[in-house]
Amino acid sequence: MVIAMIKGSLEVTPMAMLSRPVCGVRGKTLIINFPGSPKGAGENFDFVKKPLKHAVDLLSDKKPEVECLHKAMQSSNLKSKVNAVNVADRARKSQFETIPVKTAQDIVIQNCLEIPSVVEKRTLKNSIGFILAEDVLANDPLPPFPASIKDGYAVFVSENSQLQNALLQVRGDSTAGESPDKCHVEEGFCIRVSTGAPVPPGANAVVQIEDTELVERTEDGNDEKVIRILKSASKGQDIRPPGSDIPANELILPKGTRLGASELGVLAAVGRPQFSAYRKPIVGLLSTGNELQSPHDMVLEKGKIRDSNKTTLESLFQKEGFQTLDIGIAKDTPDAVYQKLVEGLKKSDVLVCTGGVSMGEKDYLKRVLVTDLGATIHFGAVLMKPGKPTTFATCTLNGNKKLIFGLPGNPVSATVTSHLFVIPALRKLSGWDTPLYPAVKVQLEKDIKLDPARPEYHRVTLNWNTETGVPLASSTGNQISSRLLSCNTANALMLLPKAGEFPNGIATAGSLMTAHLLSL
Ligand SMILES: Nc1nc2c(c(=O)[nH]1)N[C@H]1C(S)=C(S)[C@@H](COP(=O)(O)OP(=O)(O)OC[C@H]3O[C@@H](n4cnc5c(N)ncnc54)[C@H](O)[C@@H]3O)O[C@H]1N2
Ligand code: MOO
Ligand SMILES: [Mg+2]
Repeated sequence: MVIAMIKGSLEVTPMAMLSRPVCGVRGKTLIINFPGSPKGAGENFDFVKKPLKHAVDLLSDKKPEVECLHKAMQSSNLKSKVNAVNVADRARKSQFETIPVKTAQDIVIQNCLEIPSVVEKRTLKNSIGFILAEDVLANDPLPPFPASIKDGYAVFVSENSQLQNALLQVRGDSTAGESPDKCHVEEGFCIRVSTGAPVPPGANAVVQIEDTELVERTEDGNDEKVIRILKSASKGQDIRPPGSDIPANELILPKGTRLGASELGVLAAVGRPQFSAYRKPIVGLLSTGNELQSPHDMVLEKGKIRDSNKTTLESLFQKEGFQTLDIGIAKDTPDAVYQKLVEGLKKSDVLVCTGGVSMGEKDYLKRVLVTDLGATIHFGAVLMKPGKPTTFATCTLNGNKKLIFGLPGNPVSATVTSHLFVIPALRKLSGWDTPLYPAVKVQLEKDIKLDPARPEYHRVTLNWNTETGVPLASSTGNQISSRLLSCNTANALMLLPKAGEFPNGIATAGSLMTAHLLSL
C-alpha cells in the first residue's frame, strides 16, 4: 500500500518523494497513515481503495470469500469439459447450416436490439461519433441579437427614403462583443458597425463600407463625422435577425443524431455542452492459435507466424471510434480457449475472436462456447467468400448478454467479416439506426472469374469516373484469404455472384456490380 501511494502520488507531483506514508496491521486492524493535506489524503485513498475489502477479508480470515474472489479474478484455473482426445470421432461435416449473408446480418442486428442500451452523460470533448439519446433544443437563439453581416454602417431606411446620396452623421460605433444597447440610430444618423456586431436599436439596415464615402472628419481628423450613402438601401439588408441561424427552444438535434464535427459545433453554439448519448460497447480482441507469436518478435520459431489479426482488427475498430481491449492469444487447447473466453467476456461487451472455427482437430472455439459457457451459437457457417466458417454466438455473464464473434483465422476473412458483421453490430449497440455500410453501383475494370459455389466479397479500389459518373472498380489482385495485401488500398467490397449466375462463370469488364463502401 505504501508503494501504491508513493507511485500514485509521484504521478501527481514530484514533491511526493518527500512524504513518508506508513501502513501496518495491529491484531486484525489495518492502519493506513495518509498525508496531512486534505487533497493528498483524498488522492492517496483513491490509490489504495481497490484492494481494501480484500485486505480486510484476509485479516478477518474470511476464507471462502477470499477464495471466490481469487477464482473470479484469475480465470486461469478453469477446466474445459470439451473432450480433446477423441479425434477419430469428430464430425466430418460442419453441423451448421450455411446461411446467406443477409440472414446472418439480420440475426446479428436482432441480437443487438435485445441488449438494453445504456445512456451516459457526455460533454463536447471526445464525443465524435456518439449518438444522441435525447432531443436537444437550443438554449439560446443564434444570433442572440440582430447582427451585422457586413463591415459598414447601421442606418434607418424609411418608407420615403432609401438613402441614395443621403448624408448621415456618424454617431458612434458597434464592434463585435459590445452590448446592442450602447447606442441608438435615428433618421439622419448612422452607427459604424463590424461584421458580427450588434445592429443598434433604431437601425433597420446595414450599408457596407464599399457603398459609402467619407464627407467630413471630426475636428482632430481621426474619426468620421459625416458619410454619404452611394447606393439605395432596403429594409433588413445585411442584418441577421435574432434566431435566424438557430431559433431558440426549437428541436435542432433530434434523439438518434450521430454527432459529427458540425453537430458538436451546434451544441457548443447553443449552450448545450452536456448531453446524453448512448454508451459505446467495449470490444475485446482474442487471437487463437498455437502458431501465433507476438508481432514484436523479430525471430520466428519453426512453424510459427506473427499474429496480425489483432493489429488489423484493433486498428479497424479504433478507426470506427470503438475502444478495444487486447485479451491476448489463446493456445489451441480447450482449457486455454475457455480461460481466455471468460477473461474476455468479463472485460468486454463484445468479444471478437479469430481462428479455430473451422473443421480442424484443434478448432475448439465452437465446442467450448457451447459446452463450457452455455452460449447459443446463432450461426456457424455463412455462404460467402471469404468468411465461410464465420460464427456468431451470445451468452449471459452476470446477468449481461454478451456478443461473441468467432471470425475465421485467415487475415482477409477476419477483416472482411469484421466489416460485414462486427462493425454493424458495434454501431447498432451504439444507437445507429442504419448500421450497414452504404452500397453503390460500380463498373468492373477487367474480367473476373467467379467462384463456383460462393458469392464473393472482392476487395476493389474505386476510382470516380467523371465521364460515366459510375465508379470504376479495380481488383486488388490475388484474393486468397491469407493474403492481407489484397485489403491494402481497397476502399470497397464488391459483391460478385457465384459462377452460375453469369455466362461462362465470368463477370466481364464493364458489367455493373454492387459494392459496399468502406471509405471514400
Ligand atoms: N476441411 C475444411 N477445412 C477448412 C474449411 C472447411 O470448410 N473445411 N474452411 C476453410 C476456410 S474457408 C477458412 S477461412 C479457414 C478458417 O479457419 P479457422 O477459423 O479455423 O482458423 P485457423 O484454422 O485457426 O487458421 C486459419 C489460417 O489463419 C491463420 N491465422 C489464424 N490466426 C491468425 C492471426 N491472429 N494472425 C495471422 N494469421 C492467423 C492460421 O495460421 C491459418 O493459416 O479454414 C479453412 N479450412
Ligand atoms: O471462407 Mo475462407 O474465409 O475462404 O478463407
Ligand atoms: Mg482451423
